[in-house]
Amino acid sequence: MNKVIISVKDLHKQYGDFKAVKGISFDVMEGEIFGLLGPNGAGKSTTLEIIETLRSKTSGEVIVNGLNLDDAPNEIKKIIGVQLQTSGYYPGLNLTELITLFAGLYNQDTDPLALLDTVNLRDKAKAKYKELSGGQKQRFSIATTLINKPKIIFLDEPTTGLDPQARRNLWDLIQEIRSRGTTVIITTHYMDEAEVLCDRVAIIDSGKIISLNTPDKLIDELVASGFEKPKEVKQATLEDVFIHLTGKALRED
Ligand SMILES: Nc1ncnc2c1ncn2[C@@H]1O[C@H](COP(=O)(O)OP(=O)(O)OP(=O)(O)O)[C@@H](O)[C@H]1O
Repeated sequence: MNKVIISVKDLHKQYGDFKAVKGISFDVMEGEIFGLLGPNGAGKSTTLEIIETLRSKTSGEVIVNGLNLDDAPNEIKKIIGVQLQTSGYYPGLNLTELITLFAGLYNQDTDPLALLDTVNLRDKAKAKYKELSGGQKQRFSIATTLINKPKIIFLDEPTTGLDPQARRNLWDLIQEIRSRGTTVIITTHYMDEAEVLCDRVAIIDSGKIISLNTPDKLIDELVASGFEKPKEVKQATLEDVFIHLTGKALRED
């Protein structure tokens, strides 16, 4: 994991007079799960969408797998997979038909059932997207990002609104995708999720990166600065109780 696959240098984005991204620089290494964290409006989606070639930048340099965004946006599109926050799919088609449709658009020879297997949705092959639960919808939309066998996938808040079982199930899926060599960039508001999943995180606030490191190092730095939790940490959380009582298995089926 030592080759830089995404390099962002001094990225700026201005909407009219408003500066949403103010000189962001970071590298993502091949094969890592990299997290962009930050409060609402910090500039995470803007940054991601610029790298995804979906939004123009005001200035700065973005290189993806050796390709400069200014020169080769269409080449970049071919090697990335993008999960959008709200996905719309043709309502009348079932999952197999949707995958066949996307595969045709990407000019890929894809086995829909094998792909549905990777996201644990084979038994929903004949179901329509609107008939899926929240977790199943997220898994399906991640499956669609994999159709063009991308080197990098971008996941924008993939577990928002899911129950604890579905979130953990999605964490396993994301780790599995990474273990096959795919680089993953993820935004999330859940710090427990970032701590479990991400090799490194960048914390963005008001359009600037204010910290970037592994979750462990960031925690160590805070502790070394004299930070102490106001009360004793409990041995378990309410979420641990919930999972202990209801199990890890998905409940959505
Ligand atoms: N098309 C646009 N025109 C004007 N301002 C915009 C536009 N898109 C985003 N912004 C502003 O830029 C800032 C950054 O937005 P962005 O969506 O990148 O934040 P974010 O960190 O992804 O937030 P969230 O966590 O809420 O998704 C916000 O203040 C937002 O209102």
